[in-house]
Amino acid sequence: MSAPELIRIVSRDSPMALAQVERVRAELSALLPGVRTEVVPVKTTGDKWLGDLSLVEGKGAFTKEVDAALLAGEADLAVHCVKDVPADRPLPAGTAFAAFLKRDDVRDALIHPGGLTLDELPAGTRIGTSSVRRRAQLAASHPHLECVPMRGNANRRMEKLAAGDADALLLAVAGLERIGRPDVITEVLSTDVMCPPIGAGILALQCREGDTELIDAISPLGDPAAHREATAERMFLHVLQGHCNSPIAGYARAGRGGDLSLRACVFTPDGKTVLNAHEWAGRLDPATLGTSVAVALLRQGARELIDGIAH
Ligand SMILES: NCc1[nH]cc(CCC(=O)O)c1CC(=O)O
Repeated sequence: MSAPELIRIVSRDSPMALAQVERVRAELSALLPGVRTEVVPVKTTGDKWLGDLSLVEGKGAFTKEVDAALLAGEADLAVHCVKDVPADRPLPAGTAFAAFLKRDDVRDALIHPGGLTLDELPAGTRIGTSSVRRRAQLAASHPHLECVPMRGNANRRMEKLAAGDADALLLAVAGLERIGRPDVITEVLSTDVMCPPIGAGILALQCREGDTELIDAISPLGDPAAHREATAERMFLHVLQGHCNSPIAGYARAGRGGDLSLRACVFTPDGKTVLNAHEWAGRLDPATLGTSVAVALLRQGARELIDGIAH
């Protein structure tokens, strides 16, 4: 098999996204010594628009321009956070996932300049987050805290925190590690306290479907466990058909003995209703596990709950 000589990598241009690209470049040069890589940074709608994401079509806001560059032949490989790749629809026609990299930390972290933990925060503390998933879970577990809208990349959010726009932040541990700022974390929240989003901590490499030489060359970078987990989680979300204002969380994990489990939740925005299911795959393949957990939540009324939220 002839290895490609040059791989042009397209990604968002945020500090986190560019750090992700550096990880991919390092893994590529270890796998394919002598290969050259080039970075093609693009700005996405999600980076440019700092208002409500549902007003700019929401889903796909962080991936659309990256996929367009891949399809236009301006790059050969796209690096995406699986979390940002819409799961309710197929991947853009003509593209395919070539690998899911080994999963990073899936948990969210609290950043409180005073060093308090989530349980210690006084009533009225303003948590900067626009995530409907984080807001609903905080409303359920810590109703005395207040969420204030905050978007922008992680570095920008920390600037806003320093400027007093919020008293504390919730951000993904994986993202903070990627931008080299795990030092700001005051508490890592367990997945029981804050159930992660679909695809948390997994990077996906996406190629043009017909580029089989490149796909074959880079597929050894894929991690089998991350692939199974991402497949179960994304099928769960596909069957559930949420929208960008629906608080949905879900986390698949290969447990003892390798059996895959998927725990998933759907919330009302006020956190007063929480639907919850947790199943093990047993003999099921990952996609069927995802389907089964989605159906379990639909039986509990997830469709009515999701459709009842304005979007
Ligand atoms: N929406 C931005 C985004 N996309 C992926 C991550 C975290 C890293 C990951 O899960 O891969 C983040 C930042 C955050 O939520 O704090």
